[in-house]
Amino acid sequence: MSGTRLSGVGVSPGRASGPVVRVAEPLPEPPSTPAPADPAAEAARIRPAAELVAGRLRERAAAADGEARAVLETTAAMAADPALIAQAEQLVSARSLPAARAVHEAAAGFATALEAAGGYLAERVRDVHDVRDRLVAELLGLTPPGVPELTGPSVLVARDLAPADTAGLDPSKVLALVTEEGGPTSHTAILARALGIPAVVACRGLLELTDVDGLVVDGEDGTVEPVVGPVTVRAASAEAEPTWSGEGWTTDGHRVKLLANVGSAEDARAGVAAGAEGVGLFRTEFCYLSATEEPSVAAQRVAYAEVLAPFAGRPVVVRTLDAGADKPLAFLNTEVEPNPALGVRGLRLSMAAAGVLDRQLEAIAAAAEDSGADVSVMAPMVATAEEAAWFVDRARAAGVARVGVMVEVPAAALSAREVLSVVDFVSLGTNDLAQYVFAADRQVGGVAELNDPWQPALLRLVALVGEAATELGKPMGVCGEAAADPALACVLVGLGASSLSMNAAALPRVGARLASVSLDQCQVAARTAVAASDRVAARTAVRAALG
Ligand SMILES: C=C(OP(=O)(O)O)C(=O)O
Ligand SMILES: [Mg+2]
Repeated sequence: MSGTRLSGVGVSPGRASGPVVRVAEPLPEPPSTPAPADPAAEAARIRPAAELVAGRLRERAAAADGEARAVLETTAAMAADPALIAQAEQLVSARSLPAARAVHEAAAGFATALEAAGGYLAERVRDVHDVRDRLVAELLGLTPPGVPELTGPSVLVARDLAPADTAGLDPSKVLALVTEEGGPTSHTAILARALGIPAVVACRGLLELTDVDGLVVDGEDGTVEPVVGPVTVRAASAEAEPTWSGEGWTTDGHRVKLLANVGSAEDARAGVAAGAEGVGLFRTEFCYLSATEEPSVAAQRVAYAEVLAPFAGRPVVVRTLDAGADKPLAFLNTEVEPNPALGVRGLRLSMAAAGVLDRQLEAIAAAAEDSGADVSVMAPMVATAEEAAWFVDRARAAGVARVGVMVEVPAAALSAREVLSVVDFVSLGTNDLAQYVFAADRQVGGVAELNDPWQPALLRLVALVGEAATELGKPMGVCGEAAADPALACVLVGLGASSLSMNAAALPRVGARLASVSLDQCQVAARTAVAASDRVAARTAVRAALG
């Protein structure tokens, strides 16, 4: 039986159905009151809870293999750690704390000690927090936060997911992903697309669906149908891909390079398999979402070379760390800011910690040599020509020949001529450009419509950059999610884009669409979209212009 259909924003195509598994919300910090009536009895609750949690983790370890098994075994040992239990028990007796609060505080002490020890031990802080949350949840009778272990193919339902959680999803178990929050260009959406998991974000009313057994999810049109009773388990079938030659051309021979966005060696291999001509955006921060310390130059060199190797002899644009906002890196984003998207992030962080940038550039240059890829670098979150020039100097000093910047802050688009005159190329980040021009957080479902890349105001800014790039004879690429929409890709070409970079799965459809239109049609479509009164009118008019 199916219930009322919900609508959200489809961000990763495919239709799938299956039983629902909910991602529990983060636990609130346990309160230190009321004091237990019987502290001895309260303290005695801790050991059995720890044993239960450790036992569950050991069971999971036994069923896993490889690295997952080792991680689970270590976490199980940590949950049963006599020192942690003894310290928590002592806090209950000495300070009359409730058991959950005592565990919270004892774990905090352990985490601080590990952090101070640095190195490998500091990397265990995350595990201490994981164990702490499991113990606290057990003591409070709540579900532990985060993605639960999946025993079979499931549809995951969450308020939102952190990029690190999404990156860790197993596409063979996760049939689809639906979130109440999140925008179409949030990094969770981007990662879901890269993993090929159908996904819908900004799905209002999702968390109120408490009595459903399953969901039918359409990641293309953004609909979610609740199912009560037996649920058919169906994975998204691979759609028949349109034919595409593997190179970007319009019908009248205008060349547009079609490139892949990557964040890992796996993405790079998928890009090559899909026919990418190179990489237009390598998000290096995706390699370090879980790192607690700055990786050494040697480690970065190996990690980057692995991603570059599949593209030996082909162009790859490596973006330096874009840390901050929804992609915080523990070793860089140490300040708490009221508005992280508007704070010291991206290049601003590199300017504040130039040593980190210099070491990264050294590793990138070395990885370029190791892999044989034709590497350029670019900086994220550039606002002024002065910042762009600062970055160019640093990159050239590290031996990188071709240096560009992303245009994803409206100020940079409005200063396109000045910016372009100091760099070799620009790449448009339409995701952030939309977020900043509409003052609409890309992670917030309630403003998802403003982050629609079909918004004419966004396209007008793209047009400004396109005009400057044509005038100065410098390439303008697009690596935001706008490039992955086949009709919008034609508009971007009409606005002057000489390359388009997207998730690997989008390449054949974009390549085939581009091969069905002339440059003239793209330019007419571009003028139509820029002049449209709103995003819906822009889509309709462009569809008509492209035929
Ligand atoms: C490509 C972009 O960068 P990211 O999505 O990583 O912020 C963008 O902002 O459009
Ligand atoms: Mg960006």
